[in-house]
Amino acid sequence: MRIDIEGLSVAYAGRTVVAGAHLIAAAGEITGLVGPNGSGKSTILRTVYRHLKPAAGRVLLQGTDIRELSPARSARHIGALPQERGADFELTVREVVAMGRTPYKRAFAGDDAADRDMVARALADVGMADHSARRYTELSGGERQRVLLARAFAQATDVLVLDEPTNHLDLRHQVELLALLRGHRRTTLVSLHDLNAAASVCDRLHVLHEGRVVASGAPRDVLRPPLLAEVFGVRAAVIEHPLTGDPLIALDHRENAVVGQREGA
Ligand SMILES: Nc1ncnc2c1ncn2[C@@H]1O[C@H](COP(=O)(O)OP(=O)(O)OP(=O)(O)O)[C@@H](O)[C@H]1O
Repeated sequence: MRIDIEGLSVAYAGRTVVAGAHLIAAAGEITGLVGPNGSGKSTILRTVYRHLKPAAGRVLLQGTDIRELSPARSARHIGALPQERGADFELTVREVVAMGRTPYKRAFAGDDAADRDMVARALADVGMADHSARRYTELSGGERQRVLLARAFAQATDVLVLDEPTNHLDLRHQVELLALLRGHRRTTLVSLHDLNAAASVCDRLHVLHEGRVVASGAPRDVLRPPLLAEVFGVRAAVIEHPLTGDPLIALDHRENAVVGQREGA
């Protein structure tokens, strides 16, 4: 299933923070949203998983406006890892992941064998199978995040919307998660701060700057030094990754190399 975002504008208390965004997440592809802090990535993702309503424009799931779908129907198609991960569930890890099966159940129905199997598989996918009986509130930030990812995986949706899924994860879990997303081949819309991870895992990128989409395309076409300077305010060379051939952004970390507009500069 594909997602088309058409002319999307979103405002918080009357302040427009996303203005006329057009973007596509093609079926079975990984589409990345990248951009500086506050550029509107989470806001767009929140609109796709229906946490926010557009001020203008629409989000189409395979041609149907998502606002026309019932909450249960859209939850059977779109699973999300929201940026807000603070929920203090008084539940075990297994119970949190089992919440992903709710859209498939009638009221008060229990888990059946297929549900339990999907929950176990999702926990194994994120490397949390050994922690399934622990209380969610006792987990570290990275462990909580992996549990919420497992909840989204257990939801078995065609579309995954992931807000900074690698945030908090150690290097091995970052690599494993990105490999898992590549392996799933679901329609995935993901925000990432790590541009090298985005270059390696995403089929297509949309670059946001001050609430507008300023570039879209394959990572190697989009992540070029002038854009990195203009949008992110950094000086960088883009070279070929010696192991994978993917674009590799080599930042110049010297203070005097910072270019472009910075807040308060
Ligand atoms: N709940 C909110 N109420 C008011 N303004 C908000 C709210 N959430 C975000 N904003 C504002 O909307 C703008 C876009 O924020 P958003 O979280 O979408 O950016 P982002 O690109 O995801 O940033 P980051 O990389 O820091 O996560 C920012 O100016 C932010 O301050």
